[in-house]
Amino acid sequence: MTVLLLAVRHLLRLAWRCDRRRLLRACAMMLLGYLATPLIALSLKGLTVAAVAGHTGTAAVLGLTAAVLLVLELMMNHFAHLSYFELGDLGEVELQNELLALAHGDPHLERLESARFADALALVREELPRTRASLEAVLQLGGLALQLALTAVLLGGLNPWLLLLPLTGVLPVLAGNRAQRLLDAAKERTATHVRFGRHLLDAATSPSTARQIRLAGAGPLLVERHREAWARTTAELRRAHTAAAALRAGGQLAFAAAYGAAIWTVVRQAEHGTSGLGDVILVITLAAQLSLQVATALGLLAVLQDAGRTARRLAGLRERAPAPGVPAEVPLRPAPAALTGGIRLENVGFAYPGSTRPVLEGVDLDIPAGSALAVVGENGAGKSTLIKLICGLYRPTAGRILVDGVDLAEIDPRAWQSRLAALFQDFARLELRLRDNTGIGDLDRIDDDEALRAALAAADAAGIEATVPGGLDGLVGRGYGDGSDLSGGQWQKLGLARTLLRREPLLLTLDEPASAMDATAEQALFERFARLVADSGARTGAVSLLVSHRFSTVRMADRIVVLEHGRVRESGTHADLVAAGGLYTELYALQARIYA
Ligand SMILES: Nc1ncnc2c1ncn2[C@@H]1O[C@H](COP(=O)(O)OP(=O)(O)OP(=O)(O)O)[C@@H](O)[C@H]1O
Repeated sequence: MTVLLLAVRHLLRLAWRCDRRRLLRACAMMLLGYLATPLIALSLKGLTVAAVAGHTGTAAVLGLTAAVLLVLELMMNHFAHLSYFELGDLGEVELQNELLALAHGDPHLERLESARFADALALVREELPRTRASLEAVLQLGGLALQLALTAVLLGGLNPWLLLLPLTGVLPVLAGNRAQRLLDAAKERTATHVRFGRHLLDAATSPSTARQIRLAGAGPLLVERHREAWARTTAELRRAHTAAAALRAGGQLAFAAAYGAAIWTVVRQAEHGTSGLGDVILVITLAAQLSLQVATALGLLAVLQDAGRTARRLAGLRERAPAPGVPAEVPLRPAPAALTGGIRLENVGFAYPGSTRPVLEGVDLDIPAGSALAVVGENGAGKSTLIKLICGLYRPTAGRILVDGVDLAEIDPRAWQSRLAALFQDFARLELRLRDNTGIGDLDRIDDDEALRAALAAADAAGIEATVPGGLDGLVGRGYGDGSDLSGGQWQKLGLARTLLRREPLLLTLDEPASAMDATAEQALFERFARLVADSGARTGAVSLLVSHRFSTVRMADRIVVLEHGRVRESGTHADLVAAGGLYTELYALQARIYA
């Protein structure tokens, strides 16, 4: 029951917030339509009595009344629908916006990546398109409640035992509740498999991954994995649906027995002369309406139970993801205006949420203000993770990161992130206008054409504007309109332009920034990056972090760190490391041989 109340409160509050006048209008029309139903039964009783008594005039008036009520019953629902149709859409958009804010309400990524949060987010997202149907269900259920109350009064007036008839309607409701709980539990248990199945479908159908899959001939493998994921889901859901159907049928059978008993009671009363023919007609009509009302209520309750679960999940997400602007428990410090000391990592360790496997362990690192650090290591050594930690996207699970001697945990993460210029390996390919795609790097300058063009030029991406019809306001990507698709290298340059739009960064970081670029573009990029780093270093003491597998670029850094299995294996200048003859020398020599 609490789930139902939760759904009613959540939906009415939402509708009230979106458009209270439309909500009140829809309620009024809905109630009028629903009240007409039992009044039709009453008119039919009067009509029968008048006709039997030979009062043709009265019978005609009551017949007309029944017809008007019937029209009212049909029309009011239709007009109410016009009112809440738009209201439901407004509510859905409002909830979508709230979900977006909740998903991004936290500057760290741990919550967003936790399986529980992701599952709840996916389920709520999936249920949002049903907002309109849920709102309709609340209004209809309100109308039905009134209808049932009037029906109960009419039946009780004939014989108090007949009051049991609406009460037996509760049996199918209880059975329906239990059935819904079974279905909900099965849905929760299969949520991860469903998400996995969808991911496989996305991977198989999105143009970027489909290319790789086709070339690798991995289509059948994906189909098999997809089939397995859905087979597991379907088996679990089929079991739950069968149990739920049996429960619902049991409840409805109990009501059918009570319906038969009610008609038998009033027919007996008529035989004994305590009821008239009109009363028999009244009970038959009301009882027939009642069975429809109970069936409708059952359907609506199932819809509302879903909505209640959504409201509960949404409340859980609200609790777990603080909305933007919620003050921190401990007052946070602003980011420094400039770096004087630099960034220091003390015994930093990290394991991803939901995993106990340490990805980084005992990392000690000193990055003096104005210096350039390069991080190298084999795949999976923890290079990108290290950068994400320094960017404050994750918090270390051991040790600490100090910025000019202040623990990064004490600095407002949003303020710190606003002073970072970062290009990640898995940078976002946003299918938006060229202006938005670049301007997202510094939202204050999204309408500053000059600044956008300067950033594009700095990233060697000035040519992109000419290839996109509509220039800065043209659409990039072909997924959502007639935009222009870009090559892998062009996308990467666009990502870089976004990064370079940031003003006065304290940390410049590039994670494999040239993996899709040709050799000339790569050389030009690093020369430009080196100039930018030197410039920012001199002005704000900014430090730079570069992750690259290409040793020819890495050697330009002031210091190089070699990571192995999440630990710092070696560190020093290129000359130091080569002289030491360790892992760096080995990797460097290997690459030099390949390029030679
Ligand atoms: N979001 C995540 N959740 C769980 N584990 C992750 C996540 N991201 C990375 N890992 C794991 O952390 C380890 C280090 O990954 P990371 O991306 O930091 O390595 P890397 O050195 O940058 O590798 P590469 O050179 O291939 O980019 C890997 O074993 C990877 O599987």
